[in-house]
Amino acid sequence: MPEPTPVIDVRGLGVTLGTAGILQDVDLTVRRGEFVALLGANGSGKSTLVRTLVGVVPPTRGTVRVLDADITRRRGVPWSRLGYVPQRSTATAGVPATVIEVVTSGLLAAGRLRPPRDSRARALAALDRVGLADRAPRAVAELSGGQQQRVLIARALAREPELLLLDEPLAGVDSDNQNSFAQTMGQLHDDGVTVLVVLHEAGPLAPLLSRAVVLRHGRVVHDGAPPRPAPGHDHLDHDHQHAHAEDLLPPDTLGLHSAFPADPGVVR
Ligand SMILES: Nc1ncnc2c1ncn2[C@@H]1O[C@H](COP(=O)(O)OP(=O)(O)OP(=O)(O)O)[C@@H](O)[C@H]1O
Repeated sequence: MPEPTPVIDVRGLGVTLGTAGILQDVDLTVRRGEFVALLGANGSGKSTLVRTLVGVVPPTRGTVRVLDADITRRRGVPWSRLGYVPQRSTATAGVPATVIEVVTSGLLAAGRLRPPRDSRARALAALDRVGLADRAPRAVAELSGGQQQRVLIARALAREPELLLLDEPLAGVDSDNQNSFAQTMGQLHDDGVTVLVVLHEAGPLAPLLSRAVVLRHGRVVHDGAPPRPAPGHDHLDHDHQHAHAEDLLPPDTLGLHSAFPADPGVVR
């Protein structure tokens, strides 16, 4: 049987912003049902890659197909089938809206300001998935950082997306919220949602990861097995279980010890 069309298919992607080359020769294939972590040091190009996938940053070279659509075409990004959670800092700042209003905004389509008829029920169902249905009428600014992050996830989930792109959803989130986030992601994955998530450390998502892609200076330097928990972190008296960023890069990229299993897949 032929392989199904990839959900994300990036070939030879180059992105230049101003005069700076941010991404070079990036290939990325994500297939339906995968749960892929996008890792790398600060400034390695992770956000730029995700922003390219949602049409915010234009490619300079190469091709980018998402859910079989060419995102460089006008209205090419298949928003009705896609959920995107940007980095938290920019997403709800200064917005005098209630929680349910923010989630409902995820149901607005380009060129149409009125949400669909069943939007309230869908927004409440999405809030229920992230455990915040009771906060629906509250001002989003009153919520803690971790809860605001969950509101943004609910906004992406309201569309019932086939593909979820998340940019550092664990950053600045306390461990309780990290664990409930991981639980929600596990359920979504069980429901068949494909996930690409930018992470600094795998944290409670580690057991869900099917693959890790590591960027360094705008290039893919690893595409294969996800990192294992760092030594000592899986001990019972240790209060968390995750891989640290320095453990995520293969030994030949930084000369550091690696948490990758013996067969790390493609190391470039
Ligand atoms: N609009 C822009 N114009 C010029 N350079 C940019 C622009 N946006 C990002 N960059 C640069 O591109 C590089 C990659 O940035 P990007 O945010 O994609 O990295 P990242 O891996 O997501 O980093 P972090 O983990 O810190 O979020 C950085 O050097 C950044 O300064």
